[in-house]
Amino acid sequence: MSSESILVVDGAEDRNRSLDGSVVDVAVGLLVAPNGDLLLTTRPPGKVYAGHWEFPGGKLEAGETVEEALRRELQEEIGITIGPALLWREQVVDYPHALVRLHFCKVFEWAGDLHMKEGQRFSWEKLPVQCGPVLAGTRPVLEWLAQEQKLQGIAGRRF
Ligand SMILES: Nc1nc2c([nH]c(=O)n2[C@@H]2O[C@H](COP(=O)(O)OP(=O)(O)OP(=O)(O)O)[C@@H](O)[C@H]2O)c(=O)[nH]1
Repeated sequence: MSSESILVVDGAEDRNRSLDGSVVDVAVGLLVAPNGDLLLTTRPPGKVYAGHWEFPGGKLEAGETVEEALRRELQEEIGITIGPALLWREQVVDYPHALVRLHFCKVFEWAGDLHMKEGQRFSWEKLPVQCGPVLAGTRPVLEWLAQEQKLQGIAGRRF
């Protein structure tokens, strides 16, 4: 029995999938610019939820670590080579099309210019983000980031 919380999306309440079954691991990159802006991209045409905004990333291939998968995916999809990927939070999401475990990693360093290789759109965003619609599985991480910013603001304030 797992204690992981599962975010159920799009009328999936009665699916009652088990985490012991096939959960698809997904590496997701939170690219943080020096001014704190975050990179969001749209899901490419032809993919499920095409046009929805998300953080760039993709599924792990056999034998890959989260960091390796993220480095490969971001090279393939947006043309950059990332430095260290710092695992930050995880979230399991139960979609009609799949049960996924999202591994959200913060990335502060990368090389190369952004090049959307799959026809995506991209935007550097401050919180709260102005782009939309945002993919359901991406919304919780935006909340966590906002909470973190708020706490950092409080901690940094002088009384
Ligand atoms: N990249 C990414 N995927 C997310 C996010 N949030 C979220 O729920 N997902 C889900 O994670 C899964 C990622 O799969 P994908 O189809 O993008 O992965 P991929 O690039 O390896 O695709 P492929 O099937 O063409 O090989 C999708 O089910 C997507 O809905 C997010 O912020 N970024």
